[in-house]
Amino acid sequence: MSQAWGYAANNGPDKWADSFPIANGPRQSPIDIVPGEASYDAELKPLVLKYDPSTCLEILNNGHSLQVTFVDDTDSSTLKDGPISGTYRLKQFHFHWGASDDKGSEHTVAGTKYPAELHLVHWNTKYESFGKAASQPDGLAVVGVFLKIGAKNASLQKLIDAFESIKTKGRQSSFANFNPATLLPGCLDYWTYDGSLTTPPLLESVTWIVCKEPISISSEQMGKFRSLLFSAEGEAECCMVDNYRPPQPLKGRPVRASFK
Ligand SMILES: O=C(NCc1ccccc1)Nc1ccc2c(c1)[B-](O)(O)OC2
Ligand SMILES: [Zn+2]
Repeated sequence: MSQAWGYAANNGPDKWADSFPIANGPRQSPIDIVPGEASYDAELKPLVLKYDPSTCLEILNNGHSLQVTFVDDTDSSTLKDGPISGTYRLKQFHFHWGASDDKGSEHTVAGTKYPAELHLVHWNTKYESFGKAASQPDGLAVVGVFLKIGAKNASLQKLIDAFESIKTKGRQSSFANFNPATLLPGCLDYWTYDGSLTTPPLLESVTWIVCKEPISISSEQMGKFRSLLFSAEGEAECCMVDNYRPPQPLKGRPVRASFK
């Protein structure tokens, strides 16, 4: 793959192994979650998410997704318990979505694709930075939340209202006092398994925590996500859609459920 990775035919998921051979590794993500094959683990604790809106910094279009980044130099916004031990700090959240409502999520549930998926990215504070943690098998913990078409989501609307300022690749704008807890479903039942980043460098450092309950997004709001661009200002416009990797082989990994 001569040029940078992306989601097009010439640089998309089927081509990533050319530059990132770990793409065919033993713990790749996403996966198809088959509820009947997940094992309930009574020792799994409830997730403890503590988010401080004042750590919210900016919203940006990085050419692959829209991302909201946080100040992560203190334990102000953290994830604890659940399947992990220790304290993981919130670094950023971003989304993956489709060109139409029948696809877009990365994880699937018994083959069902949702129109979008939110990833809340946290890094293990036993390492000195996100970059260092990202190369460790227990370095990252990502909470995945499915989006399904339904009622308008007031919390997502705050992000959408900033989209005009980040329409093209490389644009960012300040984004303050957003509480990511408002993007979580009411019920925090989850599936968990050991996996990887779903985009290059595809590092196998993620403890995945995928919520069973989706949050809602309206059709109109989904349309606003699809109005973002992969392309930079002045380039031929390319809508930011289908920025998802399809499910990867489970290769014998256990998937545990926090609920019966
Ligand atoms: O942070 C990323 N890249 C930059 C980077 C910097 C330093 C070291 C490694 C990587 N990528 C990334 C991080 C977290 C997630 C994903 C991609 B995801 O799988 O999409 O959802 C969860
Ligand atoms: Zn992601």
